[in-house]
Amino acid sequence: MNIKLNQVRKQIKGQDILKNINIAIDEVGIYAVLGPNGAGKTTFMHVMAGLSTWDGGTVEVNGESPFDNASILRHICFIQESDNFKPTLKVKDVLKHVEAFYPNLNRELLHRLVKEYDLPLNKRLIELSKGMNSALNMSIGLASRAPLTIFDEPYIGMDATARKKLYKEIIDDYVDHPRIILFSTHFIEETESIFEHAIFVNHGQVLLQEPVEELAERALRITGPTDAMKTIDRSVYKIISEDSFLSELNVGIFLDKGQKLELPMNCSVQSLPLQEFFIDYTAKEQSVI
Ligand SMILES: Nc1ncnc2c1ncn2[C@@H]1O[C@H](COP(=O)(O)OP(=O)(O)OP(=O)(O)O)[C@@H](O)[C@H]1O
Repeated sequence: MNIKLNQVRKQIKGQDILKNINIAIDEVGIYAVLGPNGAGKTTFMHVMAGLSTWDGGTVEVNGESPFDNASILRHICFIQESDNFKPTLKVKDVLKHVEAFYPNLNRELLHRLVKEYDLPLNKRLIELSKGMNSALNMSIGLASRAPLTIFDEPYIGMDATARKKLYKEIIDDYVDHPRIILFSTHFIEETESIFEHAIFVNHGQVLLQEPVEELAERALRITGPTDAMKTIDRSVYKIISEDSFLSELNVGIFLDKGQKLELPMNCSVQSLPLQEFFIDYTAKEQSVI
């Protein structure tokens, strides 16, 4: 599966919500879609999944527009926080529906997850707790094995144990059945280990799309005595954060591709965790826009 959005714009009620989105995804992987509240993540992923129109630019999934395109839509599973299915349906009816709809769906996996999450087949969705609804949605998303699977903050109400199980299930299933999985989350710290790629969205634009491994090499925290740290040439590096503690200075740096760091004497360097990098980078970009 490959996805290409070129100069995509979308207005809602006269407001520019997506502004020239450019992105190409043609590699299988688990992608984190990160952005502050209201950044445009859901809108961007709706457009990509053919669930919403756009006002300018092109959206292509396997070379075709996904909007209203039945043959493409069977290969895209979009799981959102709520309202995925009619609330009056029983769990067993939802299962039957998705089994018939998604050609790659693995029935055995679906029913195992439903059993392990203790979901009652004869209850209507409206009678399930928030966490149970989320567990059902996640089970469907995972078992769909759709070549493009999108989870948009899907774990509302799921407790820590259920979420931990979910992350493990995603990894285990992905290893044997690689596909493109987009996962939008505000729980970056606890999900960080499942991501291979990061996409940052803010103000209706894609700010960054990088493999997480590469970010670990380029997004760095340098720590050392203030005097030594002052020798860092600020015209050479992109500084994204700075704070001091006692006689030490911490500086967050985002190296350009291929750029080498000259580490001052007596200073140490480590990779910035994804969450910290996201917060610092987004704040920095915000101050520039
Ligand atoms: N139906 C709508 N009517 C008016 N404004 C809308 C509508 N849908 C989205 N928006 C606006 O579009 C912007 C982007 O919303 P979107 O839901 O895509 O953001 P998000 O990044 O998913 O946010 P969050 O992390 O809070 O879920 C917001 O400013 C939102 O108010």
